[in-house]
Amino acid sequence: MSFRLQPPAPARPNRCQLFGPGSRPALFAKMAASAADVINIDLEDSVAPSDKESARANVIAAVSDIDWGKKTLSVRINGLDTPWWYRDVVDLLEQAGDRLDMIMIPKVGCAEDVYAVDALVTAIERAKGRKKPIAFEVIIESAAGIAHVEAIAASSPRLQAMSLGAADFAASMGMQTTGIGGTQENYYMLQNGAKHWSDPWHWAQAAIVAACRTHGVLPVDGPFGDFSDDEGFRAQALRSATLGMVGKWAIHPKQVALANEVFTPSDAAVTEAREILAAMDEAKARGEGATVYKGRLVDIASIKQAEVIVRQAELIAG
Ligand SMILES: CCC(=O)SCCNC(=O)CCNC(=O)[C@H](O)C(C)(C)COP(=O)(O)OP(=O)(O)OC[C@H]1O[C@@H](n2cnc3c(N)ncnc32)[C@H](O)[C@@H]1OP(=O)(O)O
Ligand SMILES: O=CC(=O)O
Ligand SMILES: [Mg+2]
Repeated sequence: MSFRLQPPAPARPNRCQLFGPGSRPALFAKMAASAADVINIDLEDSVAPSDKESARANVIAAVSDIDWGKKTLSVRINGLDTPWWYRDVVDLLEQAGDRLDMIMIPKVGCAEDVYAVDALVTAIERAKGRKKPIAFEVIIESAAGIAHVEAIAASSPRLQAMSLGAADFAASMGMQTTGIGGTQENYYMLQNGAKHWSDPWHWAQAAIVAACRTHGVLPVDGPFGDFSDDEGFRAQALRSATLGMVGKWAIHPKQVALANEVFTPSDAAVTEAREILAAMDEAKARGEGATVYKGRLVDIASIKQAEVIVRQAELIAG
């Protein structure tokens, strides 16, 4: 056990991040009216190269013009391998109002990528006297990103969240699929002639969760492309929640309720967690570190497990 305490992740709800292209301003008010905790307006891959400048202008206006309520408002800038990213940062920081909470940096491959954006953001904030520091979120969506995931998680005090981007990740890894997240037809084990499907995203998700939890960053599952497949989305999200992720992207409004449902602890789970805490209080009063709850062992580690669920429920309840 390290003597260093695990830092807490930012205490804000992040069950669903709803995306919409910066080139479709007609969607912005609908996004603001949604039940997503986080709004991500995109300047990157959902915006055609010919629309990059106009999308940027749309987004800058929308930051102040739209009532975003209590949502966390984030803009995904273009990647550091493009000619657009620096102008995204400069114009957003110089021209968008203080309502902007976060910048999402895509295709981060090493900690220095975050350092570069941090240096630029810090200089502009000082020059312009911006009062509210901009937070960062990053996407792990390349072989380099997953190879350097722990250093990236530690890269900046601005960093609040880290997502797995299944589409670009699959491309970068050379995976033989055009599916975005979820079950992959050819990824199965064979036993006595029966196929048992495995989860090809599992190891990357687990690496992201470990890096995030080490450095106090929120781990988030990225897109699920087939928005006609509610059960596929739910299954993917349930696996992510079980692994420790706090939320998932929605690339269509119909995915928002699904993500909120999965990443909100159920009443039954909260009740059980509170009962475990009560059972452990009674055990401690008897001078015991372990006891039996519903026929199973609970001990001091169970307190921490139960607290995860109760804390998450309290955070969401506000
Ligand atoms: C995969 C890798 C990534 O990087 S994912 C992140 C980047 N991608 C994105 O941001 C894409 C986000 N989604 C979209 O652009 C659209 O939802 C796509 C998938 C193109 C579908 O659009 P469309 O054909 O208009 O959908 P629809 O007719 O089923 O819409 C039904 C009603 O919902 C609205 N809607 C649509 N998308 C959004 C959205 N993102 N946010 C909020 N509202 C949305 C539509 O306008 C439509 O509304 P209404 O019922 O007509 O009032
Ligand atoms: O940006 C997201 C992805 O899946 O790629
Ligand atoms: Mg991507």
